[in-house]
Amino acid sequence: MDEAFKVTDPSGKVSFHENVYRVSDNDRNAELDESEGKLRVLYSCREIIVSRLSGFGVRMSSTGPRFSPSSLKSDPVIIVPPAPSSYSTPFDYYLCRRYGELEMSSKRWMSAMSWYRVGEYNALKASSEENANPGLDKHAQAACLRMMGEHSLARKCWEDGRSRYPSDEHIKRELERIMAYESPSEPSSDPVPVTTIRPNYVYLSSNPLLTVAACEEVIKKTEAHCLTNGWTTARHYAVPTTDVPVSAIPSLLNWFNGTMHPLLASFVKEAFGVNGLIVHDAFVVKYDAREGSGGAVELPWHFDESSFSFTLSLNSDFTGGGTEFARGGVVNPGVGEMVGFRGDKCWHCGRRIAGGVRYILVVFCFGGGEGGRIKEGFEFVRGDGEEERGIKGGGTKGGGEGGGGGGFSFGFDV
Ligand SMILES: O=C(O)CCC(=O)C(=O)O
Ligand SMILES: [Fe+2]
Repeated sequence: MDEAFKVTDPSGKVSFHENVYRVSDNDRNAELDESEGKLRVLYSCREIIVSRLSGFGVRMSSTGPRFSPSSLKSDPVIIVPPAPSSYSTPFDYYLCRRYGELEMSSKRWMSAMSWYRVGEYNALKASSEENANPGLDKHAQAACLRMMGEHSLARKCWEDGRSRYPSDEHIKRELERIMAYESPSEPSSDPVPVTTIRPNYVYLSSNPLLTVAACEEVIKKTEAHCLTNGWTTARHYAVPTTDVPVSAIPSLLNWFNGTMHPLLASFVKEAFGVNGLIVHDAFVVKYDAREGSGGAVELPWHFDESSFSFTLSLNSDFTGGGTEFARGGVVNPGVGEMVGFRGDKCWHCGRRIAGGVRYILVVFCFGGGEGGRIKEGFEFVRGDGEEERGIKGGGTKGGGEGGGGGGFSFGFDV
């Protein structure tokens, strides 16, 4: 059996035979199926989550410090109970955060938000203690809202967090980012033709979106900025790259908002039929295989914190490289060309470069804004108390659409 899936289960409810996992709960027997790097099953009202530990990671750029893969490694089977109905129930905020974290990595946003809410309350009560960080829990609640497509509520939640916890760096940075990338954007007047790599999941621009000169300019501006400010290497939890955010370079940000953003909006309209895009993060990534550079040469397997992700090739002076998809193979576009894919659904990695330097522009986006959210991306059923049903095996279709409006209540005063 694959070492990565080795699991211990003190409850004795999980048994393993080769790659088939069975969970028995009294007279119930459910099978765990593989779904893009995760194994999960719902049984009774609980769930067992087994992560593929060898390549665990969601490239989250918004939700603060997290439990490291190694902490999961020693305790890989965790049953997350339903959150208490009253957020003021006394609880260890650290445990709440852990539950929130696990639920978030399983895309169970409602449940995650409930746990973070309980965590915030309890962290507030214990705020003199080390690790008690109500701002972090607030920040994570906002991130859950955004993942549900509730962009205005998410923003309100962050703004509320800023006034309650003014020194919180995560909240501050998030609001700066929201302000930097103007959104939502209209598609550009020129359509962007795309080629299908994997229907509904992975697409490639049929023509270069940028000229070689424009790509060189992006690299030049980025390198000039990094000469004095350096590259960042820790912006993304669990799966970091050597990168620099577009928002840190004013001239690049202007260009991005004016030129790139509408092109991305056209791309998702053409490929996924979605109107409008909210940019969550944009950054230039550098892989460097030159002798002694000490640079990163690859990026491990992961999901992105996005509905749609883009990688645009800025140069070609390298060997190897490309974006590899668990289903879809390696895509290594020409200079100025771009691959766009469902970042939250496609298990992917940055393939190792064998020589040279590879620059790409990476963008994480959410779709549409309010009213344009992607039903498929949300795994909970509106308002019937049985949220997040229906994620099983390869399909992650939800039973309903995003919350907000129409009688759905979050039960939180964001
Ligand atoms: O190197 C690549 O093509 C993949 C980059 C990527 O997946 C990311 O930055 O999240
Ligand atoms: Fe990625």
